[in-house]
Amino acid sequence: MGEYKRPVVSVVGAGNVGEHVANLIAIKEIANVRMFDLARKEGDKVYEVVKGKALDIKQMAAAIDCDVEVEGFTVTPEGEGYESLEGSDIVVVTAGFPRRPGMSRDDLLSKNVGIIRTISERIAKYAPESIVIVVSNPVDVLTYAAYRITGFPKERVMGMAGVLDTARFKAFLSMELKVSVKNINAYVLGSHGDDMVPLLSVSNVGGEPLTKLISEERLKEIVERTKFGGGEIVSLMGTSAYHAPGASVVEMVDAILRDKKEILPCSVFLEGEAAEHYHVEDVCIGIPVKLGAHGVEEVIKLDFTEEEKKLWESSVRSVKSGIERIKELGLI
Ligand SMILES: NC(=O)c1ccc[n+]([C@@H]2O[C@H](COP(=O)([O-])OP(=O)(O)OC[C@H]3O[C@@H](n4cnc5c(N)ncnc54)[C@H](O)[C@@H]3O)[C@@H](O)[C@H]2O)c1
Ligand SMILES: O=C(O)C[C@H](O)C(=O)O
Repeated sequence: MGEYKRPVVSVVGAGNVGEHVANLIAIKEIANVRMFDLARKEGDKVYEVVKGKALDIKQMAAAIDCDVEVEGFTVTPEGEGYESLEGSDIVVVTAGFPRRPGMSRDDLLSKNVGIIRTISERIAKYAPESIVIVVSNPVDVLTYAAYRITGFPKERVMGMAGVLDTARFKAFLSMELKVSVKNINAYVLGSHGDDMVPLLSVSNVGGEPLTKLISEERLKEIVERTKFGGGEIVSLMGTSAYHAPGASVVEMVDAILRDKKEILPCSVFLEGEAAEHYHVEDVCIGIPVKLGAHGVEEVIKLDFTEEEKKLWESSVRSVKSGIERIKELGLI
């Protein structure tokens, strides 16, 4: 029998989301984890927090009999210290600023795009065969930046948002209908912002359309709560969510590493037939794709109702305007 080699997932940015991603991967024993983050300076003291977090997660894994390697690496904002990205199968990028109450995700663009630039260059240099999952916000625009800067094929660069937005929609629907989330089939597509598109035409519970189970007015309220689901948590916690985002990333990681061919909504660069089908050009945006060992293995072409088409168009416009902004600023 050949030697089993556990896959490697690198997580760049080991803050709230990054450490939850690392934690869940360790608990599921699906990969060895390498975590990368900046040092924290307090006066003369320099804390290599990421090394401490990695050790803590390794010891947590030992406490529950999980065999994984977890290592931490201190990097600099200028891009030093990334050599250990080498050999990564997947690189998850969660580095950057989260929003605070009163901010939109787009307010993070100018600060986070520079961070994504440096990290994307390092990924291209040290892990040229890896699959990249971008999480940092605004995620669709930063996924586009990572796609352009790494120069990787479109199948190997994707943004996480749709899995999270869909999870929120399913959570609210299950709370409303007192039914298992397992029985809820729903998709939230488009941009990860106020213009996201909950796809009511294909959403159902145990096969019954949502529109038959919930009044129009109540469904509208649930859709609005889903759209502003991230903001609801920011206003409660003063920073953004990390449990559901971390789990959503790991759902994607698992689909890729186990070659599950799972259909999940992800932010991807659309080209050719898929771009024509969705009437888009030069943009990364959330649509259902089949995830497997090669990354994005197929783009699912859904048909929208007239109303969904309008929502989709405004979603595309909002991502496009972010992409134009970073192009005008010469940031990509
Ligand atoms: N796509 C989504 O659905 C989704 C969900 C949740 C959070 N997010 C986004 O993910 C990002 C991280 O959120 P968080 O809550 O983990 O924030 P956080 O502040 O807890 O963690 C961010 C980490 O990035 C590190 N970092 C900053 N600059 C860096 C650099 N140049 N190089 C390496 N590391 C650097 C910080 O030191 C910090 O540890 C934010 O932009 C947030 O908006 C996106
Ligand atoms: O809301 C945020 O700023 C973080 C993330 O995009 C989320 O939806 O939780």
